[in-house]
Amino acid sequence: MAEPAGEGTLIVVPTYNEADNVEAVIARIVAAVPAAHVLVVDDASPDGTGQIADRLATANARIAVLHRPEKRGLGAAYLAGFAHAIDGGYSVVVEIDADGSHDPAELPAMLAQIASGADLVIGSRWVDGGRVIDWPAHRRAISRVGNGYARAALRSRVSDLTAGFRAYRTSALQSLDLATVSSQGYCFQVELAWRIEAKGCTVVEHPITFVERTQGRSKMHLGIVLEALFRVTSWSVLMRLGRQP
Ligand SMILES: Nc1nc2c(ncn2[C@@H]2O[C@H](COP(=O)(O)OP(=O)(O)O[C@H]3O[C@H](CO)[C@@H](O)[C@H](O)[C@@H]3O)[C@@H](O)[C@H]2O)c(=O)[nH]1
Repeated sequence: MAEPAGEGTLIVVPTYNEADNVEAVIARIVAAVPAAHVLVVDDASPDGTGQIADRLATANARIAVLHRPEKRGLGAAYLAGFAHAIDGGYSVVVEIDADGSHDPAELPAMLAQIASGADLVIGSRWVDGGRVIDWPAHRRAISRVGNGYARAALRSRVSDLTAGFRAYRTSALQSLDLATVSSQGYCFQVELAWRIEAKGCTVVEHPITFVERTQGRSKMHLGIVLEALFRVTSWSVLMRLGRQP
């Protein structure tokens, strides 16, 4: 008999000020992949997100919360979640935003691709069949231009390197030296996808519809864009000097 969807999977949900979103998103995740475990990584959100997550965890043993003392960026939150997955012996780790932009109903199909041999499945906006709904023109432009630049600079085959909806085979994460992953913001997504691809792992893009959040605010700011520009350019130069990550 086939395993229920999500068995052996840890779904990491980073949160910062997502009080209006976190409960609904977790309910959708649990409905889509009831056998998976969920880890909320909250950076002491001032709006009480962490306390809402604690209440959800009390009601469902498959939900846990990691409280961090302060806001330290998306990359650090995910690294903490990955460490938890590795320590806990999970075979698959999922990344998903807490703001409702990513539809958890895509997860069974993404996990099936891992079961079929993929090491990383990226929920992609910028492949055939992918879409973005309700994003302002400047966000669309930043994502298109940023992804185009990163793809060319890093000689990647991935169209949506910044995508934040993914499933990783845990062994693919372990093949990287995670202690050397240094990106803080959305550049973290670029770094992980590029380094896993460079290892020769199988990376697959699964088309998704990304829907702009209706509650709360994006944490995107100029520093996140500049960090990505600086790091991607540096990696590109190092690569051309023959120094792979
Ligand atoms: N714990 C923690 N969580 C954070 C932090 N910063 C952001 N988050 C959480 O990370 C998720 C994504 O952050 P948003 O700020 O909502 O991202 P976005 O603007 O919608 O960005 C989208 O586009 C990016 C660029 O393409 C993507 O990288 C990102 O995943 C997402 O798809 C949300 O769940 C948010 O609460 C942080 O410092 N700490």
